[in-house]
Amino acid sequence: MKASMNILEVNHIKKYYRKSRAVDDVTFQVKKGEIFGLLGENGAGKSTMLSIISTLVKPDSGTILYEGKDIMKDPKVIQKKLGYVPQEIALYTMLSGMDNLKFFCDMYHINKKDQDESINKVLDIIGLDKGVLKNKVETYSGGMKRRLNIGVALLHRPDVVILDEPTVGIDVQSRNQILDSMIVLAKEGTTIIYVGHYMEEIEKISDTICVMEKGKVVLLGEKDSLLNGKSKLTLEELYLNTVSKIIQ
Ligand SMILES: Nc1ncnc2c1ncn2[C@@H]1O[C@H](COP(=O)(O)OP(=O)(O)OP(=O)(O)O)[C@@H](O)[C@H]1O
Repeated sequence: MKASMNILEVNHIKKYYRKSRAVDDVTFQVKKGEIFGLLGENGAGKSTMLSIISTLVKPDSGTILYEGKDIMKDPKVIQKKLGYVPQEIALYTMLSGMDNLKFFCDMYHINKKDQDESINKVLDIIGLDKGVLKNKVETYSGGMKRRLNIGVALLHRPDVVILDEPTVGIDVQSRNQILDSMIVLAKEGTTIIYVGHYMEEIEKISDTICVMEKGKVVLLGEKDSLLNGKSKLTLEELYLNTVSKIIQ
């Protein structure tokens, strides 16, 4: 769904560590119901930026507004609305898939009577068969673990979902399922911030594209206007043009 209202406004965020300027004066806006694709080399500052939006890391300076409210002053304004899918799988592998889903339903304080509905909805989105849910997660393929990891973050029906490289090292079927599920979620009005390494993924699903390099935003705009200019570049060509100029 393309909408025009900004749900998130990131203004001049800086986060410096002793040896690096992880995030160096970053400003961008995310519109409600869009897929915001964030790209960048290793160490560009993407995960740090996501951790700041998720209120897990405090920036040195700058502000972030969620629906117009300052998340640093009141982290709860975004915490309740957010589903965060970290790079690492965060599941209890000795438990079954279903027990993981129920455990996280309890964590999110979802009423017992509503849990089945939440779980069924999530299984539809991530395309996991109910049959496999009785098996321990340790028996799952990498792609199944990833899908369940995403499902867990969707149980409380968040308005914003942040995914940090959710398709690294998984099979093509799971990868396509994840990408398609993000498109479906966005059509339903969920805002998606999707960090990826694979250009073709970002090109396929994003409405807006943001490229970070060495802590800074080096490219930002609506995908259609970025790629359909005079030269009709692919995202890979545009990315390489942009990043090679900065590295030189
Ligand atoms: N807790 C920390 N302490 C010190 N330096 C950090 C910390 N977290 C990140 N950094 C540094 O900040 C920079 C940005 O790291 P970040 O993980 O945000 O990049 P990234 O774009 O997510 O990379 P990747 O794609 O490899 O995950 C790197 O130089 C990293 O070493």
